[in-house]
Amino acid sequence: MADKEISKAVIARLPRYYRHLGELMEDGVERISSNELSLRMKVTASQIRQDLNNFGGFGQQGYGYNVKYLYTEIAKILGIDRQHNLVIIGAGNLGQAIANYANFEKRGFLIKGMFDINPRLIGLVVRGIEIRSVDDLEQFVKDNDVQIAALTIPKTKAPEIADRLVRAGIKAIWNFAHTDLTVPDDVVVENVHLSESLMRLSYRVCSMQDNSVDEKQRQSAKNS
Ligand SMILES: NC(=O)c1ccc[n+]([C@@H]2O[C@H](COP(=O)([O-])OP(=O)(O)OC[C@H]3O[C@@H](n4cnc5c(N)ncnc54)[C@H](O)[C@@H]3O)[C@@H](O)[C@H]2O)c1
Repeated sequence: MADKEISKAVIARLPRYYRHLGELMEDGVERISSNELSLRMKVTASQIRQDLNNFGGFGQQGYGYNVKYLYTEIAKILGIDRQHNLVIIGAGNLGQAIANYANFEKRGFLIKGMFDINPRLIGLVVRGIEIRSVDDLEQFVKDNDVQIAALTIPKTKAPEIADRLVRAGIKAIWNFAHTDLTVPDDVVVENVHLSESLMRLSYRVCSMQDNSVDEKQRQSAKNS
């Protein structure tokens, strides 16, 4: 990987490149130009070239991009060419939904265990993953070389659990609890908030509706 700092915006776009390249590979496409990729992804060709130049380009003049090579290189950049061991804290609706999604494993994220405080859940098995008592969390993290923890617990409980995870040596928190966590610099947090995404959608749908009402009013004023 390049030594220089890669912008968050570029990193945020890489999974989408990866998905499209994966689909191209499934369709048997071996190479693609930045223009073709641009049409497919509805991103400008210059944006694609700029993004991929961050990592040395991977493209060849007059040839375009080798799909498999680019796919493999992006996987390396994203670190999904290796296995990440993961635990889920909070085995309620959301925790179990994540555990039931088998595709994370295809990306190298192996769910090793789930943890909860509810005695009625402890001992149950979800898609082969046992729900354990949160009392066993630290030992399990150490014994199973766990780097990532998904937090699917109420927000009031999240800071305390995050502290425990950090002390146990976790390096990344996938935070679904609706709270901002404070962690040391060597620990990364990725917040996932579906409701924030829904609010952005609400804004877009409302502004579209407002625009169309404005347009109708303009038309009727013109016609009257
Ligand atoms: N970020 C998002 O997009 C999103 C979407 C849905 C829900 N959520 C949030 O995720 C959390 C879980 O939602 P849910 O619908 O699965 O709730 P849920 O009540 O079904 O599950 C929460 C689970 O956490 C367990 N728990 C509570 N305290 C704990 C602790 N200290 N240690 C271990 N386990 C503990 C509970 O026993 C329960 O099983 C909530 O905070 C909710 O607001 C976030």
